[in-house]
Amino acid sequence: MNGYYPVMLQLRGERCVIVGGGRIAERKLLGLLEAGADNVAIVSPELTPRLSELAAGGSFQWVSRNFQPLDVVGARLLFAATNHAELNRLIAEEGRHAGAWVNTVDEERGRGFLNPSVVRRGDLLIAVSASGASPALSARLKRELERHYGDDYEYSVERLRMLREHMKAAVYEPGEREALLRLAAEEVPFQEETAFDMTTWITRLRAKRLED
Ligand SMILES: C[C@@]1(CC(=O)O)C2=NC(=C\c3[nH]c(c(CCC(=O)O)c3CC(=O)O)Cc3[nH]c(c(CC(=O)O)c3CCC(=O)O)/C=C3\N/C(=C\2)[C@@H](CCC(=O)O)[C@]3(C)CC(=O)O)/[C@H]1CCC(=O)O
Ligand SMILES: NC(=O)c1ccc[n+]([C@@H]2O[C@H](COP(=O)([O-])OP(=O)(O)OC[C@H]3O[C@@H](n4cnc5c(N)ncnc54)[C@H](O)[C@@H]3O)[C@@H](O)[C@H]2O)c1
Repeated sequence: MNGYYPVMLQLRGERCVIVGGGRIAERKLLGLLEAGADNVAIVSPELTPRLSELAAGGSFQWVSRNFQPLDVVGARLLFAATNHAELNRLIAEEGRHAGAWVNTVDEERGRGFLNPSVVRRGDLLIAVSASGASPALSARLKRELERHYGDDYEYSVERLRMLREHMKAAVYEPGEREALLRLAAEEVPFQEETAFDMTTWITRLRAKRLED
């Protein structure tokens, strides 16, 4: 047992605080924005050029000074991402007391959460983690997965969702819907130019089911 539990969090409206404005803070911020986080603050006297640009564009709130304990108030996710290990430990401690989930960028075994490497293809999200044993391996496996699961998966998953919604609204004999949806998942990936008519697709899946 590696001691970690994976979840998918919805961050819209949730307060996320990053302490530190360097290279690692930038990576964490970009990950949050990609996930739709819209209530992010960065506490740091300095920012990378990219973070400065994003701050100017209103992507997050910049608290332009050194960390103060009050910064953790109301945070659901907190990132201790400065370049001072002792300070990161203190930030993490403050965060835990305030009830936040804490990520400490220089200490994998602290209580809290880790960030996995992520491949996004629309609604498909593939996350890889080595639980802190080797972030380099996670990043390598991500690159391999990116090559294997190309952009056609975004389109494919969109189609699978449409099929599923369509089938949920219609009446099927017990077990049939599940069986057809499993068969449809086997057909992925679809070429983007493939035109789908739900009725034709379902007829084809039914025929396939009978063959199996
Ligand atoms: C996956 C990814 C996600 C992200 O950051 O968003 C991520 N690190 C990434 C890359 C990366 N990080 C490091 C290298 C250099 C090679 C190496 O060390 O292996 C590379 C490789 C590279 O840059 O290619 C150095 C490093 N990382 C940590 C420490 C501190 C320590 O271990 O104590 C040190 C040493 C610092 C030092 O020496 O000073 C700690 C953590 N890094 C984690 C996540 C968590 C564990 C996740 C897991 O094991 O899967 C954890 C525990 C906490 C956290 O940060 O959440 C992101 C991939 C981005 C992508 O997808 O491309
Ligand atoms: N998790 C990972 O994947 C990973 C990878 C490499 C390094 N690291 C670790 O992450 C740490 C940060 O790396 P970096 O490259 O972003 O460093 P960096 O030097 O680029 O940035 C550090 C940031 O912390 C800010 N800071 C310093 N004191 C502060 C304070 N009192 N209050 C608020 N902000 C303060 C600085 O202004 C700067 O913006 C490294 O020291 C290293 O231990 C983690």
